Amino acid sequence: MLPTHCDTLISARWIITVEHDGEVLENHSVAIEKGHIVAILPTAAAAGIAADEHIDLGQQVLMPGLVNLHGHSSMTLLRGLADDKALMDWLNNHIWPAEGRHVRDDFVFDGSLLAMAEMIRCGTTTINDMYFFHGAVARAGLAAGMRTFVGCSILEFPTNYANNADDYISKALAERREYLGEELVTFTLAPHAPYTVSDDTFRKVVTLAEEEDMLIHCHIHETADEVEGGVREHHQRPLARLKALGLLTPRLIAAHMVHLSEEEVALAARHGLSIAHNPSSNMKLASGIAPVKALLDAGANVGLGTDGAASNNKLDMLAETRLAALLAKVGTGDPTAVPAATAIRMATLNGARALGLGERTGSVRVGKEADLIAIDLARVETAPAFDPVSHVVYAAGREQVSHVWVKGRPLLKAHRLVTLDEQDLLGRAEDWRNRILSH
Ligand SMILES: CSC[C@H]1O[C@@H](n2cnc3c(O)ncnc32)[C@H](O)[C@@H]1O
Ligand SMILES: [Zn+2]
Repeated sequence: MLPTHCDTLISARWIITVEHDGEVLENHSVAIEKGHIVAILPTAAAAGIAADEHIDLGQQVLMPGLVNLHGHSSMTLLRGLADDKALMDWLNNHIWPAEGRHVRDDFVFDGSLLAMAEMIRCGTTTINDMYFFHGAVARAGLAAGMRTFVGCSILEFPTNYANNADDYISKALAERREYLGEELVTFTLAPHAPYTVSDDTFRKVVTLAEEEDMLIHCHIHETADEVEGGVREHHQRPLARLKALGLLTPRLIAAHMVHLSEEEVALAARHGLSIAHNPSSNMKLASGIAPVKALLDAGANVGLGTDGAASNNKLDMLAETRLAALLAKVGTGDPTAVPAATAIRMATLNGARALGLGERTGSVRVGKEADLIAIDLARVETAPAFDPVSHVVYAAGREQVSHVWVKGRPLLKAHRLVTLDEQDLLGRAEDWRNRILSH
């Protein structure tokens, strides 16, 4: 039955629902009540619903919010400090020393706020983060109003945050306790990578994830060097080692997964893990081209991520969606690989599924929470619009994202940030520039 009243009614020329294999509804409206989608109906029939607020989007697309399945938000403050390097040179000689000089709670809070402003402006509603000083990431997520998955990094070596693996874990659990009641904040366990985490620690992570019902987020098979180094040190490829340690389950979000054999593609699908594909970061660090088409064909769940702003250097999920479609074609020599509708599904529903949100968000469906975005196609860059799915992936830019809602709450309205103050953020960024340069 149709509701007679709702909090917000949104009417749009097109709705990309990400349901029913690429469904696009024309001239439809979505009714939202208490953060949930309560009706989707032709706009001509929506006049019977009294709404506290009616937003007529005109020639715009309404679609699910984008899910950034792999990021290090506060690395915005290190953007542009070390470009054009391979991963281990970048980490060992540039990023880890810079993190050692600067990463504290206030760095992570300010950097995360800056990242969230950028992400909201490109239509991102959920971030799956992985960094240090988790309370700061959680506070930034709450201030921004984004769904925030706070990945608690675990490494064997000391950083400004913790001294050893046990210390990372106990600090993370203590910080997590403070946010257990927050609906939009979820803590995950984030062992950094097979080359920085021991067998013993991986075993502890698996046990803890089951006991506490937590997701695991880890960089895996990012470079050929990582795989070769793993074979030298452990006499098996990292993925085989992680399998033996019990990590390959649907709890695992494996970031990158660039260098995979056919057997490893099948293994990933069989064990139900999710993959966070980061096309820009993989290209910029020359890590390689992930076998995304093979993973999808095998039935694996593949979402998209930006990685950090120091290796991308944009937090632009629309750009990642376009690049995922293009790179799959280059990698396979097959122009039908990752068509536009698949790329949108990866950026939305697949990311939501990876995070255990597949029944709550990730598509426009009655009963789901209203994590939605609007993209304005009435621009010279995207006119005429024959197929909104094509335009969103191949032609639209992030500046065309006009509105963003998380659970029905507006975070971006007519291109303006609602929850965050742009001038304040620019001031914080300038302060950090001065501090970083003075070292
Ligand atoms: C444990 S998460 C934080 C840790 O990871 C570093 N990092 C950022 N991007 C990457 C990447 O692509 N591969 C491996 N490690 C990365 C970041 O600088 C932090 O130290
Ligand atoms: Zn990363």
